[in-house]
Amino acid sequence: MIFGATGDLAKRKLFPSLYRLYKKGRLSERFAVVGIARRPLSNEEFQASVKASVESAIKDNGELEDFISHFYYHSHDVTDSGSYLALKSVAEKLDAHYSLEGNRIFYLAMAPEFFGTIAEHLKADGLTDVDGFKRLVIEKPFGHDLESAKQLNKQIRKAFSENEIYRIDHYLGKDMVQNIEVIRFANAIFEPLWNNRYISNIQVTSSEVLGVEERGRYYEKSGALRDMVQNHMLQMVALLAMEPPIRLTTDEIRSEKVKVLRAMRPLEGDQVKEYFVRGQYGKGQLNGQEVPAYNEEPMVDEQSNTETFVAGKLMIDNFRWAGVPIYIRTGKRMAAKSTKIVIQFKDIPMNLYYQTEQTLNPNLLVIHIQPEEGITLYLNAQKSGQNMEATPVKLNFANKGIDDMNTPEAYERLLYDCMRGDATNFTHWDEVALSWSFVDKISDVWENTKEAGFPNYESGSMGPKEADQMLEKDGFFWWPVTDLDVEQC
Ligand SMILES: NC(=O)C1=CN([C@@H]2O[C@H](COP(=O)(O)OP(=O)(O)OC[C@H]3O[C@@H](n4cnc5c(N)ncnc54)[C@H](OP(=O)(O)O)[C@@H]3O)[C@@H](O)[C@H]2O)C=CC1
Ligand SMILES: O=C1O[C@H](COP(=O)(O)O)[C@@H](O)[C@H](O)[C@H]1O
Repeated sequence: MIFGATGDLAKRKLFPSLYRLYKKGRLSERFAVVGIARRPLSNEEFQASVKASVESAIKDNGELEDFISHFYYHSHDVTDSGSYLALKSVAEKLDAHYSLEGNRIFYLAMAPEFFGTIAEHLKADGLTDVDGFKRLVIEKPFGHDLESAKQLNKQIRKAFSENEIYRIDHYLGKDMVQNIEVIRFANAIFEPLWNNRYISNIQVTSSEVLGVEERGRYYEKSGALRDMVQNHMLQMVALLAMEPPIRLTTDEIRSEKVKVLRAMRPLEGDQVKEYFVRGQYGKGQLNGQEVPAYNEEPMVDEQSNTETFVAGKLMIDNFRWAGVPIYIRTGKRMAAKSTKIVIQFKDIPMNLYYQTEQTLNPNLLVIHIQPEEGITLYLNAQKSGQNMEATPVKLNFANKGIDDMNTPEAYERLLYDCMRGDATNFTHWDEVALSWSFVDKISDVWENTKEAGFPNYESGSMGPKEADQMLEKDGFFWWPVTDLDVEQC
């Protein structure tokens, strides 16, 4: 059951992803999708909209008629407690028709204020009384801060146990994010070096060219810290910094990620200014076009104090990472769409290949998450014909992405994992709670101090200069994300 089936997420991501699974034979014939939203639609109209959304996302789209015949529509206001029984009866009929053995997935693709109410009604009206499995897939944002997240969790836990809740973080469905674990734990050459003896710093960048688009109302309350850092950025950091799990099971991996989040140095008061930088985009040029400032966007306050850019320095206070800064940065209207992780290794103890005043390039391991997908290892080697001179060289693996960024691939994987009951790439409550408690300290300070300098970075740039200065103070600089493109090598 997809709650919010006429919405943007369902159309752009969920239907195309379900179709791909269907084409790959991963749905079999025994499935039904009930689309739920308020507007009145017939089954045929709903099926036509599913068809249109698949056609606009996927060129090669055979067997569509058969696929859409599994879709049913139920007009239902989720706040109307009287109408869940009708939904139950639809579900029971479809269960019998398709021999579903009582297996149900409830996907909440709706505004977060409805999550708790829906979960409570599903239980109260018996939709969760099934012989098979019942699972709740819940979209972000999971709460607005720790307190509201706790409230929400309490509500949904009345109807679903923790192992039945699948909290979506679509970055965890990205191929190269999942690859972090493999790169680390399947290669003898990296794991021994993956610590403060050999790594000088780590940089995680997720930059976007797009502005806030039509999401001003949501974004004004969220900002980049809640929208990207609390979830996607901290999840990538946890995967980079965790200890090897004893087994590749959901519980073992989650438990290692939780330890990283627990070891993150909490920030208090003035430390926020020292460790974090916020920015808001002004107008500027992007792809030859003049674009407006954030505070000129629809549904955004002219005097907005909301950040569209965050850069931060995280310290993980454990034996492995003591002293290694992990820098993160994310923002809208930046120069390039790029998600990259750069692991910078420490310099060698002595340089034999240049005069002493010159330094060799550090070794870098770059994990390209998107738009290109791959790994580059930057080494120094002697190029043929040169006399004992070290030159930077790159070893490249390009994992050609099939689709563009923010692809339904992530949703396809996550939907499939949920159907199989594999929650590894979903966030556990403990991770959500720890991430909020870290982020809340920062948002408390930011919300209570008006940033006088906003807007403080031009659209089309890589953020405010304070983000560069943060690294300069530590003797580092941000590796430019576009120069590191795997495609250029
Ligand atoms: N869009 C995206 O790319 C992303 C979205 N998300 C998250 O996914 C969720 C959905 O987002 P999105 O699809 O963009 O939202 P939309 O506003 O596009 O869709 C909302 C859906 O909810 C339905 N709806 C609203 N009120 C009710 C109600 N009272 N009863 C029943 N149905 C209702 C609407 O249909 P109707 O008006 O007919 O009732 C519509 O189908 C949000 O939590 C968002 O944060 C997360 C990541 C990316
Ligand atoms: O969750 C979100 O992610 C997108 C960025 O996703 P990506 O896969 O394109 O990197 C971001 O635009 C959006 O604001 C945020 O809610």
